[in-house]
Amino acid sequence: MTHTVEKIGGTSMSRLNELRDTLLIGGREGDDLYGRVFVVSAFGGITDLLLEHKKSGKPGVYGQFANSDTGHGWHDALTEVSQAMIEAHEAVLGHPGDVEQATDFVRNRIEGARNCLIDLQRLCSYGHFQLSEHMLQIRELLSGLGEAHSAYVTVLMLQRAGVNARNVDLSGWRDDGHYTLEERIMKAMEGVDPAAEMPIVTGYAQCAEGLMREFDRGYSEVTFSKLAALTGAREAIIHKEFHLSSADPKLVGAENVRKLGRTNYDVADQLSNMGMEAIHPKAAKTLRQAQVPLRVTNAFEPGDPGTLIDDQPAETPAVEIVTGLDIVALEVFEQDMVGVKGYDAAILDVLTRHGVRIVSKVSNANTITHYLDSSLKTMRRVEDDLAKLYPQAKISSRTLSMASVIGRDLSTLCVLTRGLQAIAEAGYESIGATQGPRNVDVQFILERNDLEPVIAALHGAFVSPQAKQKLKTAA
Ligand SMILES: Nc1ncnc2c1ncn2[C@@H]1O[C@H](COP(=O)(O)OP(=O)(O)O)[C@@H](O)[C@H]1O
Ligand SMILES: N[C@@H](CC(=O)OP(=O)(O)O)C(=O)O
Repeated sequence: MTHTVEKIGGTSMSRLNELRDTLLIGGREGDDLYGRVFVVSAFGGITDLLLEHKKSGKPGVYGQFANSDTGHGWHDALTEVSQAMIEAHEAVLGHPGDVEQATDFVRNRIEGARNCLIDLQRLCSYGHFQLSEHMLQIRELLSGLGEAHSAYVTVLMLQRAGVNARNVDLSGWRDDGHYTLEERIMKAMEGVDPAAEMPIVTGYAQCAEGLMREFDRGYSEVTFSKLAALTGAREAIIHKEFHLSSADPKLVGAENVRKLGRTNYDVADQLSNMGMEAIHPKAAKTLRQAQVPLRVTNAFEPGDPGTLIDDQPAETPAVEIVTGLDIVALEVFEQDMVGVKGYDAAILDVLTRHGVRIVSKVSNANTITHYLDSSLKTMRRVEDDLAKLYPQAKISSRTLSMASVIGRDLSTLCVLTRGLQAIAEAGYESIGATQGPRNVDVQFILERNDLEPVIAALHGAFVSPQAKQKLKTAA
């Protein structure tokens, strides 16, 4: 029997000491401890501080460094990460000797990165060297710090508990190699015996193609899926803070959600489009092609089989998940658009140039509206570019939210009609709604403040009628 490859996300990593007593060791002894390769993300919030906040876009070290010509804001930001990393390992490591080693490790890496950035800034004060040409490498360098730290801490903790854990650092720190992702993984795994040792692999992997450039945030899952595919894992498992549930348990209450026993890659793609990464879409593709079965489990309930994800259709139509995200609606209205081609392509071109992620879109005779995952600041730049292209057009951006009801097969369920009714009954209004003929998702456009109660209302209507009843009686 071969090994499994298992990824632990950042939210769960912040509770590493609990993971030791559930997932990592639990009741296991001897050989039972092994046969599992773990891929770890940075502790919760660390990558946000290193790069930028995943949801709000608030700049971290990278953002500050990118924006500062001469400013020193990034220095403070780097010091802040260092403190956050130390707090993260102090919270999970029990032994003072381990804490000391981990703190030394953080200081070493952070100061190493700081010196590298200072040198680069100095070099780029000469006209021949452009900082802008190095921003991607800086992003790579910074992201790797988070996972190098969490893997190091995990190994310290496990070795202290008597496990034969081995640090597999793919972050390429001070290494001269120029490897592809595949070479980097295979080289690091050479001589590692998962049957006798527990490899703890960094979710960040330095590689020629650039993990950040190719996949950006959520990249640990890409390393995880490649590792599982390349080493012929028996199963790939993603451990999360909760079971993959019918709605965010933090939002509608853990007692009201239903665990998904099984779903497919189509649903996983819809979830990642909504910013809720059940699995990174590129990672899903790798596993699907390598025919490695994927499971999503609750890291703190290791006995539970969790959710199996494959490419099978549903046996019966059902709503599986209600989720949502904040969006910006970019509206381009121009009377002259009627019957003219090319507007859409030009808008897409501008959005691509500014790196804006499109969630969804609608159009009619003279208006194209894109629903975007972006900040208003970026939208101003997009609007300026569009105004130059189409001086007659009325271009506007508006902050809104989108709730989405998702399932492998929503046919016959009248999700659009019933959803609109549920929203109205709860006292809210949907500004727009879309249901496609493929029937895997229905999207409701809402005012920003209405998203959370509307998710609760939709979840009540489609998944947990008892909870809805309770809400009503309470009201
Ligand atoms: N449908 C859902 N099922 C489970 N968790 C969800 C769902 N929607 C949102 N979440 C939230 O996602 C958060 C992060 O989950 P997790 O995948 O563990 O994070 P990470 O990306 O750090 O691995 C959880 O704390 C939970 O509140
Ligand atoms: N820490 C990285 C990589 C990652 O995959 O994280 P998580 O597993 O916590 O989503 C990020 O935030 O992008």
